[in-house]
Amino acid sequence: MTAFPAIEVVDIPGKGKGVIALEFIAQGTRIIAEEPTIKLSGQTREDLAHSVQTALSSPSNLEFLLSFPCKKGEDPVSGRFNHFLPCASEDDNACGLFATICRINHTCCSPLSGPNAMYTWREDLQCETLHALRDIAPMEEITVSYIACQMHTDDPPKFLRKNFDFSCSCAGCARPPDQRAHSLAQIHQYNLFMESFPISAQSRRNPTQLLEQLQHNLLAICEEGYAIELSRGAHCGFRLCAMYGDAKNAISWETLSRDCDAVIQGTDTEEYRSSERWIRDPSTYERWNIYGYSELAAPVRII
Ligand SMILES: C[S@@+](CC[C@H](N)C(=O)[O-])C[C@H]1O[C@@H](n2cnc3c(N)ncnc32)[C@H](O)[C@@H]1O
Repeated sequence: MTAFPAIEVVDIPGKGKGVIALEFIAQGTRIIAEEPTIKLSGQTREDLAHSVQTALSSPSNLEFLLSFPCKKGEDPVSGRFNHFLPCASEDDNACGLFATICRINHTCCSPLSGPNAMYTWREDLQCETLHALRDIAPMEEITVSYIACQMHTDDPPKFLRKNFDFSCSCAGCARPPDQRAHSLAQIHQYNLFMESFPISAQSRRNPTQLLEQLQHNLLAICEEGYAIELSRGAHCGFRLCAMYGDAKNAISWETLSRDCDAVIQGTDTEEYRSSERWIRDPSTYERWNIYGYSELAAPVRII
């Protein structure tokens, strides 16, 4: 069994509790894989309410929940539900409160600052995993972003006050409002582009131009601090090149996607295995060469 690096839950001035690294952690390391201490689930409101009642009938669970900060003026139980993380595939409302992972504080993704870790629910392992996005020094605080790129539709200071009841003091939030508005517009544009990508790819209108737009949007989103989007974004480049039978460039795009995915999720995922297969032989992609051969382009240096 792999040993995880040493980390500790400690008091962090101005943030309540938080998590620090006790040793050097290299980029891409799995820092922890954790099962929820409290898991709530239910397809309906009634089922969910019943699940809450059952879980909190255990004094240790109740004590654990009450050890988290409560939103000002809210009910002592539901005012702490914002700390639960989704922990099931899309069709389920399940969420969990994790002993260590839910103690991790937030840093915004921005051009000036960013979190050093990211968590992901692994349905196959029934665990939340946490990976180092970059090297982490001993005694450095481990942080994640509570705002996924697709959820980044509001100015972060406003979002964090509303949903998590704190004023973020990261370098990104300290920027003047016009700079934050510019970032918001860039992120909005990227999200729109990614939403429309499948339709745009099917339209078969000028794939070279579509790939250039993808490249442009990926550069912009990396500048906004969301380099983790390369996993999803570079895979779009692969799909487009593969649909036009361009093996060389398809492999370049998928290699970028795979390498980013390995950092944020590890190499033991189905996504990683599929990437490896496509890199070995892009013609195994189900939509390989459906539009006939056209030479497209490789990603230019993004990070
Ligand atoms: C998931 S919990 C993290 C653990 C929490 N600090 C604790 O004491 O248990 C989220 C809460 O931590 C605090 N928090 C997280 N990130 C913060 C930050 N960057 N600055 C100040 N408070 C933060 C806020 O109270 C937020 O609602």
